[in-house]
Amino acid sequence: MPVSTKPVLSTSVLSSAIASSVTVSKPRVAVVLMNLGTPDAPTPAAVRKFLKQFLSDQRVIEIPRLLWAIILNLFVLPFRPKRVAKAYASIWQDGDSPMRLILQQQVDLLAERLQQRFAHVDVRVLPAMSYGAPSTYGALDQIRQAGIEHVIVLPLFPQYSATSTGAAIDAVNQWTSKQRDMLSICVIKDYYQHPLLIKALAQTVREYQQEHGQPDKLLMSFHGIPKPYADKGDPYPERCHVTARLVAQALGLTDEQWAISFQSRFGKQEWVKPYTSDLLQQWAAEGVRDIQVISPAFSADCLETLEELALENQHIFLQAGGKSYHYIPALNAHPVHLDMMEALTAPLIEGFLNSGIVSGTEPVHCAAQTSSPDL
Ligand SMILES: C=CC1=C(C)c2cc3[nH]c(cc4nc(cc5[nH]c(cc1n2)c(C)c5CCC(=O)O)C(CCC(=O)O)=C4C)c(C)c3C=C
Ligand SMILES: [Fe+2]
Ligand SMILES: [Fe+2]
Repeated sequence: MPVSTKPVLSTSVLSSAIASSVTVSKPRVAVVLMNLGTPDAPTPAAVRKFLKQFLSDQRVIEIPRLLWAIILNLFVLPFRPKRVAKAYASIWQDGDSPMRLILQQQVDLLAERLQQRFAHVDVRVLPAMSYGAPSTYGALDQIRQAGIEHVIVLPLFPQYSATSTGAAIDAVNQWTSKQRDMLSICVIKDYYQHPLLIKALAQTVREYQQEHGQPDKLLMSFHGIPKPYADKGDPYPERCHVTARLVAQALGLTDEQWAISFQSRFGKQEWVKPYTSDLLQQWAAEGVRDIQVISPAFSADCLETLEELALENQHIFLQAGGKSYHYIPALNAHPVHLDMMEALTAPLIEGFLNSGIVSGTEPVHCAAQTSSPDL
């Protein structure tokens, strides 16, 4: 029988070759907390830059591109930023946008919890916005540069909408599309009926009422979307209804003691109803005097809650004859909100570890790789 002349690698040679190309360290995982985005400054120029990026996204505005480019550049961007910058200036805190400040607080607190819980794992938590800063590109670049391969993305929109969560994941996918070597990414689509979301919302209402008493009615006002988006299958409004009903149940409210509505309309088309401003006027006309308002679509207070809901809508209700209107802050960095974020992300980290997908043995080249694509 002819004897093979091919060189045969001994086991010891092979294992030393592998050993030289891998590094054994703590397993590494990153969690990215995402929110929508906000301008860099409360100035017309910064708001214009933000709105241009946000409102150019086809997920947000579905009007045919050429027509929308004309409307956006001729009728929206020359006028809206000036007005909206004033609104941003009225809510700006400590030199920054509340949404960005709160996102960073959420990141720091979640990192503390996860690092304590997974002492044997290198867990990083990073903030990212779908539009503006800190960018999704920047967060994923940092993760790559830290040599982390396994990532959990949590868009902080409790109720999925293509216009919010879908757009956030698009931003992640746009980064991936520029990489030769992708990351292992696990996405949490939404959590509109998660028991800890419902518990957190009910608890913040109870805490508020312990201090301020119980109102005639509790209004749960969600950010709206255009009605045609819902008609074409965006599940967002149905999910808002489920969240609202579960919160009302958790609080033991009767149907007369609460209602749902949708705010933040933009543009001329019909949006999902009832509109918050209409309902407030109707209630005032019916003799409802004392109301409290929460906004369970927002994980962090922002322009839409601090200005539109807490001030603008308060004015509408009081002008229409209402006597008392109180906005209950968003979940922000409340410990019960962090409990929920920990409960959503920790099992996925455990899943990565238990499955052996994350081992602490990563190829050396990952740590050195930059994000610049050579595609
Ligand atoms: C067609 C337009 C819009 C859709 C659809 C939309 C969906 C949507 N938005 C949020 C959350 C936020 N939106 C915020 C601001 C904001 N939203 C729109 C328009 C649409 N949103 C505009 C034009 C703006 C900017 C302000 C303005 O010009 O009026 C914010 C606040 C950002 C901040 O800096 O504080 C949030 C948050 C969700 C969750 C959503 C779909 C469910
Ligand atoms: Fe608004
Ligand atoms: Fe919005």
